[in-house]
Amino acid sequence: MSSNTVRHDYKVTKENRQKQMGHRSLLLWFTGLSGSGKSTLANLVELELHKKGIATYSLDGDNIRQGINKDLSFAPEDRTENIRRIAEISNLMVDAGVVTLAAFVSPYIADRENIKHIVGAPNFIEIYVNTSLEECERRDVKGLYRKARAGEIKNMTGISAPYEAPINPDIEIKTDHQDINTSVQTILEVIIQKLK
Ligand SMILES: Nc1ncnc2c1ncn2[C@@H]1O[C@H](COP(=O)(O)OS(=O)(=O)O)[C@@H](OP(=O)(O)O)[C@H]1O
Ligand SMILES: Nc1ncnc2c1ncn2[C@@H]1O[C@H](COP(=O)(O)OP(=O)(O)O)[C@@H](O)[C@H]1O
Repeated sequence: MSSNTVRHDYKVTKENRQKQMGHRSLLLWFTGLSGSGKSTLANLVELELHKKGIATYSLDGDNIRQGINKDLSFAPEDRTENIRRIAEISNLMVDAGVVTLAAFVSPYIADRENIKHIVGAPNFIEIYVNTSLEECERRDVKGLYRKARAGEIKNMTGISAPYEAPINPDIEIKTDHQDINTSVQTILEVIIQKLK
């Protein structure tokens, strides 16, 4: 479809922008079940990075699904397209020199591999927010699990749709056993090193 387009080379490069910002840019990708703590952790990590003068931007699941991806459902092929578009947006943000945080269920290994392919492996940090289904259901932040158990929601990840856990994530956070602040510090320690 795009075979007749030609990429232009711009004089201001990603490297120029990173130098001006004073840090490199990365994509921090939070994956996990609904209610696992992705948004909570991404939010707090972004706040700490922002306080350190780092340019950040968070791609929020609800905004994306109510905006650019409002045509997509939770069927497997639509989730794949959801993640592909978010990866392309993330790639632009990273190219702009911004540390980008994205918190999406992103349940399929192949889709997360595709993000890595789109943004480039060195720019992609996979953060697995590993919270048991039992704990997510206990939290039931949005009441979705109750609805899924009652059969009112189809394709609910963990109940009636799969979640393929990362095999070798860059960071794994087990929120069943670790408090929020400790998790934020664990993530920051890894990220700050990589931003230098
Ligand atoms: N069927 C089903 N399965 C999973 N999640 C559901 C579903 N229906 C609605 N929701 C709500 O949508 C949020 C997940 O959207 P994502 O774009 O992150 O999903 S995906 O990556 O395309 O799988 C997810 O947000 P979080 O709770 O923040 O993860 C839910 O609130
Ligand atoms: N250790 C923890 N880490 C992250 N969130 C936790 C933890 N313990 C309890 N929570 C709570 O779990 C909920 C997670 O919700 P949210 O961040 O919206 O998850 P997600 O974005 O994965 O759907 C929040 O209400 C948060 O306060």
